[in-house]
Amino acid sequence: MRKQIVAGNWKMNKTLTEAQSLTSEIANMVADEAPDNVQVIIAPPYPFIYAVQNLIPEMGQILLSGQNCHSEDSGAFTGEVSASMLKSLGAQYVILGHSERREQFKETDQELAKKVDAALKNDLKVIFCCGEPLEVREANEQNKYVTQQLTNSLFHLSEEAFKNIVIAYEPIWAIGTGKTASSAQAQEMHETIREHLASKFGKLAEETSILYGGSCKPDNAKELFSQKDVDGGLIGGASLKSRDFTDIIKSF
Ligand SMILES: O=C[C@H](O)COP(=O)(O)O
Repeated sequence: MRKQIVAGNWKMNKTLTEAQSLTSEIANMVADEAPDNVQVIIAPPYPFIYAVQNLIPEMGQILLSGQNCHSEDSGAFTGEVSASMLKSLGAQYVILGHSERREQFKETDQELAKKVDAALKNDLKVIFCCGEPLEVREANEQNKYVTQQLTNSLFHLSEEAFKNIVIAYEPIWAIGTGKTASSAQAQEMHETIREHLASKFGKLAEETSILYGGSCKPDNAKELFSQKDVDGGLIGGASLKSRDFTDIIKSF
């Protein structure tokens, strides 16, 4: 049985006090309302990870994630944060390859492969993002584009290492735009991703959680999560409101 996951990517939002309030609200709502079988992950900005970890119950239904990490453990990389630092702050996951990192910070598939290795070496699980821009979708090249991203950054892993990977499919044209992929478009791509992963990792692909991201909200989450190969969501904007985020978690 695949793990159902709802992860909130807070991106560069909130002050410390706001982050603490949001975490407390989410912790209370999840304790009272969330189905036990859903793994909840929150990814606050780096400086808040340590400060919010005490607000999360120890049972582990809510885990913490970084939004990125460097590929080296330490060194002269001003402004960067390593996987070992995230681990020492209490994070269990890290998001890698988000389209905002790929586009704005020019992260390449090859660099991401190194970041994946650094994360796994430091016992972090990886939420690995993939997804196509609008022009690729319009040219109907999305399957080739996304599977190539996966091949380039993940296919060097051993089966043992790959068990620690969660995939997030995020059509770039749907991120923060209010446009959502239809549930049929999401299912089609998730199935393509699973088949591609199976070509390298065999049966493990059936165990891999594949999340959808891109304007996922309380009013469309149920329809998206009901698709056979959609195992949850990577939520941006709606994860900044405890009510919306919890309602998404309750959508399975
Ligand atoms: O990491 C989350 C995704 O970029 C989706 O963001 P969004 O829900 O604001 O569209």
